Amino acid sequence: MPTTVKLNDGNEMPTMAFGTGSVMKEKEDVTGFVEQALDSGFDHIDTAPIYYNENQVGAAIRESGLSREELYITTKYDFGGPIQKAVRDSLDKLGLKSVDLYLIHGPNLIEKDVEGSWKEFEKIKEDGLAKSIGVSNFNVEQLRKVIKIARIKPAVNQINFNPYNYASQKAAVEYAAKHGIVTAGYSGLTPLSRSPGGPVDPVVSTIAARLNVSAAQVLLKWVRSKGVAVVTTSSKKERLAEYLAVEELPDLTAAEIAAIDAAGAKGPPSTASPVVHFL
Ligand SMILES: NC(=O)c1ccc[n+]([C@@H]2O[C@H](COP(=O)([O-])OP(=O)(O)OC[C@H]3O[C@@H](n4cnc5c(N)ncnc54)[C@H](O)[C@@H]3O)[C@@H](O)[C@H]2O)c1
Ligand SMILES: OCCc1c[nH]c2ccccc12
Repeated sequence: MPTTVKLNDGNEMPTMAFGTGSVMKEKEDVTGFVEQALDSGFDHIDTAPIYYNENQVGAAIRESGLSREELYITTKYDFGGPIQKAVRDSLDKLGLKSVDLYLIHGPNLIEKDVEGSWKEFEKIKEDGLAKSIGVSNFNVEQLRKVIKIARIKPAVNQINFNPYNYASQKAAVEYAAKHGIVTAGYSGLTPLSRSPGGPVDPVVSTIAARLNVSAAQVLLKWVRSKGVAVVTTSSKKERLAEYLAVEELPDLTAAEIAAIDAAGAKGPPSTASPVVHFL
C-alpha cells in the first residue's frame, strides 16, 4: 500500500503521484502510460485540463478495474472562466463524480479576485466535487493572500522542487508547513532530465553507490527528506518500480542531504534548458 500524508482537512494523500503533464510528446495519448502506472502500483494520478488528457486518464482508470476508493485523482483549474463550470468539465472528461484534489494551477488565474475565486473553491469542496482543494505554483506572498481570506485553507501547494531551486523554494515549503499545508514537488528529477552535467550529479552518484540505488531514487528521497510529496513520471516500467520503492529505502543521512543542498545552491549547469513558465 503506497504511503500517504494526512492533509489539514483530514483526508490522506498518497505521497507518490504519477504525472501526466510532461513525459510524453506533445498531445501523445497517455492512456497506456497511465494504465501502466496503475498496474505498477501508483494510486495517485496528476492531470490538468491544459494537458489535454483528462479523458485519457478517465479511460485508463476504467480500464484498470480499480475501484474509486483505491484511487487518488488530482486535477486543476487552469483555463480561466467560471470555476464551477471548469470543475464539472473536468469531472465529465474524467468520468468521475468527484476528484480527490482540485488545484488552482497558477496564482495569476485568481489574482484579479483572490477572495471570490477561493470562495468558489470552498464551494467545490462543500458540494463534494473535490474532497480537498489547494493551489499550485504559489509563493509565500500568494499563499498568505489566500490564507488571510480562507474559511477552508488550501490543503496542498504543488510547486517545482529540486536541488537547483531549493534555495528559492525553501521559504514557500516552510511557510506552507507552518500553516498545515502539504507541499507537493514536481520536476524533482531536474538534475537528471532537464539539467544534467551540473554540480548535483557527482554528489547524487556517490550516495546512489553507497545505497546501491538509482540516482532518481536518491533525488526523490531528497525531496521526501524535505517533507515534500512527489509528483513524477515515466513511460518506462522499470523507472515506475524505482519511484515506488523510494518510500521503503533507508533515509539519506543529514550530511548527504546537506551535500545535495550545497551542490544545488551552486546552480544548474549553463547548458540547462530554461524553465518555462506556463501559468
Ligand atoms: N503544477 C505544475 O505547474 C506542474 C508543472 C510541471 C509538472 N507538473 C506535474 O508533475 C509531473 C512530473 O513533472 P516532471 O516531468 O517535470 O518531473 P520529473 O522531474 O520527476 O521528471 C520526470 C522525467 O525524468 C525522467 N527520468 C527519470 N529517471 C531518469 C534518468 N535516470 N535519466 C534521465 N531522465 C530520467 C523520466 O523519464 C521523466 O521523463 C508532470 O507530469 C505533471 O503532472 C506540474
Ligand atoms: O503543469 C504545468 C506545466 C505543464 C506541464 N505540461 C504542460 C502541458 C501544457 C501546458 C503546461 C504544462
